[in-house]
Amino acid sequence: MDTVISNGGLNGLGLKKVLVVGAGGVGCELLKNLGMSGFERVTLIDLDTIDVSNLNRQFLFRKEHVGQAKAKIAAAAIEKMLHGKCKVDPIVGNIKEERFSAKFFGEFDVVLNALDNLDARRHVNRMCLNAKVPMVESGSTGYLGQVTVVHPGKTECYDCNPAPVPKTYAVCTIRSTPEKPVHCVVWAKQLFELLFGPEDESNLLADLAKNDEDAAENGATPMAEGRSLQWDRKQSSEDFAERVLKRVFWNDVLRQREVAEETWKTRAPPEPLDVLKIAKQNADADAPTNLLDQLVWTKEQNAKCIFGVLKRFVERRNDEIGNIQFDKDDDDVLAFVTSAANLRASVYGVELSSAFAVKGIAGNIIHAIATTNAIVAALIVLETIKIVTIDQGTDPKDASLTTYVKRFPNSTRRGKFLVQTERLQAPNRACFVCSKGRLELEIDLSRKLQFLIDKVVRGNLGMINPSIYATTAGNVNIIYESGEGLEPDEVEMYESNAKKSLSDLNVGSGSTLEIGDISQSLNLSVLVTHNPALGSEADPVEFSVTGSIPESASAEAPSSAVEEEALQRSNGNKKRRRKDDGVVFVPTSKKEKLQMLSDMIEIE
Ligand SMILES: Nc1ncnc2c1ncn2[C@@H]1O[C@H](COP(=O)(O)OP(=O)(O)OP(=O)(O)O)[C@@H](O)[C@H]1O
Ligand SMILES: [Zn+2]
Repeated sequence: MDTVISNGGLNGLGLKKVLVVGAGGVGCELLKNLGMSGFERVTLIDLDTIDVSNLNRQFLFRKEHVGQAKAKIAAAAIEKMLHGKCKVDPIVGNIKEERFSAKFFGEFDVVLNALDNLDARRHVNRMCLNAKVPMVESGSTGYLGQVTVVHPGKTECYDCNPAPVPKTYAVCTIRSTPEKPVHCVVWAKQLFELLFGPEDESNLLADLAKNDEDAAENGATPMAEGRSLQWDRKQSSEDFAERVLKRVFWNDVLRQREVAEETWKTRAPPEPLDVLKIAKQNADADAPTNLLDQLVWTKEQNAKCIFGVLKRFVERRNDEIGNIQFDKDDDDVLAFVTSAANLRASVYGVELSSAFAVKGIAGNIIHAIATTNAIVAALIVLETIKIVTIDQGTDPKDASLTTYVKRFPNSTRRGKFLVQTERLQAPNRACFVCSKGRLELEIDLSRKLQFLIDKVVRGNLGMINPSIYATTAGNVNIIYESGEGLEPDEVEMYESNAKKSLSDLNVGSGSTLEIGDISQSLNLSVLVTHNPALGSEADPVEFSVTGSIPESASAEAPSSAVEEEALQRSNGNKKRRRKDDGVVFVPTSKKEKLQMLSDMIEIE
C-alpha cells in the first residue's frame, strides 16, 4: 500500500477527477483498482444499502455494515485501505435525479459506470454526451463481461446500438399451452400484476379477468372491466383467496380444456386443481417459509403457500393493492409467484421449480461471479488510464477498445482467448441520442397515451420526464408534459389525456410526435404509423421503433449545430421550432454485437 505515489502520482492520475456510478460487485473492485493505481479524487454514487446477499462478492462490505449506505461504507473502506491517499467522496442518491445535471457531470475527467440496469446506463450516457465527458461502460453477467468506451461525438454512444428486446412469449403459450417452467413463471408474474399491480391494458391475462362469470355467482361485485379478479374491498381475505383460486386453477382450466380441444389430441389435457381443498385438507403440511433454499415444494405446500399469501396481501397490505410492483426481493411476491407457477405447472404436467429457481427466472437473474467482476473492473481501469493520459490529437478510436469476457475461449489464428477486443466504431448516424436521428413508430392508435408514455417513451426511449407535442396536418398540440414546475390544472389535464387513446388525441398515421426530456437535453422527432395488428395474438410485439437518418444531417458527420429546441417555454407561452419532415432512410443494420448487459439476458 505504501507504494502509492502521491502529488498527482504516476502520469498525473492523482489529479484526475473520476465519477464512479454504482458500488456493487463491479464497483467495489473498481474503487480498489482506482485507488491502487494512483487515482486520488473519486466521487462515488450509489442509491442502495448493503444487503446480506452482497457480502459474498462486494468485498468492501462486512456483516456489520448490512443496512447501511453502500456509497458511504465503500468510501470509508477505500480510504482506510489506502491510508487516506485516495479520497472517495460518497453520494447516496439516484444518478437519474435532476441535481446530477450536465454541469455536475462536466466537472469530471471521466465517468465510470458500474451499474446493473439499462435505464441508469442510458441516462448516464446521455448526460455524458451533454457534458462531453468520456464514459466507460461495463456489464458483468455470470461468466460474461463487457467493457467499452464512449468518446462523445467521436465514437458510438450507448444508444447507437438498439437495446436487445427482452424475450417475449406468444400469448397463447402463456395463456393456454405452457410447456416449460418459464412459461408458468411468466404466467404467475402476469397474474400477480393483474391482481395487485397497477392497471395495464397489455397484461397477457387481461381477458382472464374479463369473462368472470363466477364473480356474480360468488356474490362479488364485478370491478371495472378487466379487473374483476381483483380484491373487492367488501370481500374478506378468505373469500378473495377462494375466488381467485377457484377461478384460475379450476374454472379457467376447464374452459381451456374445451376451447383448445384440438391441442389435447397431441398432448395431455390440463387437470383442474381444487387448490383450496388441497390447502385445507393438508392442514398439517407446513407452508414453506424459507424462500432461498433450493428445495422444490410439494403440490400441498404450494397450495398452502398461495392460500396464505393471497390472504396476507388483503390482511396486511390492502392499502398497497393496485400499486404493488413485481419485486423479486419482496418475500410475499416471490412466495406468490413461486406457488402460482408451480400449481400451474401441476395442472399442465410441467415440472415444478424451487423458489430459488423461480426468483432467478422471474427476475432474469444470472448469478454474479466475483472473478468476472474482477476482470471487468480491471479492464475499466485500463481504459480509464488510457482516456486520461491520451495525447491530444490521438484518435480515440486508436486508443480505446471494447473488450468482451467470454465463457468459452474463441479460437483465432493466434490461439484461444477468453478475452476478446474490438475497435470502437464511429457514431451511428441514425442514433436518436447522439446523432439526432429520426424515429419511426408503428403502433395501434387505439392504445392509450399512458401506454405510449410508459412503454415507448420511458421504456424504449429511456426518457425520465417527457413532454410530447403532436403535429397532425400542420396543427401542433401539446398532449403531455411532466416534471417539476407544472401548474395543478396542467397536471390534471395531462393525467386526463393519459387515459385517452392516441386517436382521440388527434394522433394519426403520418402525425409527428416531438418528444423531449429537458433533464436529458434530448428532443426527438417521431413519425407515427398506425398498425392495428400490433399487440394481437398473432403479432405479440406491441409496437416498433426504428431509427433513420434525418435528411438535414450532414453527409460527413453528425453535427451538434443541428441541435434543435423543439420544446421551449417563453413568457408562460409554449413555443416551438420544428425541424423539416425529411424523407426517411432506413440505415443498414449494425454489425452484430454480443449482448451481455445483465438485465437483458434472455431466459431461455
Ligand atoms: N440509478 C442508480 N443510481 C445510483 N446507483 C445505482 C442506480 N442503479 C443501480 N445502482 C447501483 O449499482 C450497483 C450495481 O451493482 P450490482 O450489479 O452488483 O448489483 P447489486 O444490487 O449490488 O447486486 P445484485 O443485483 O446482484 O443483488 C448497485 O449497488 C446499485 O445500487
Ligand atoms: Zn448514439
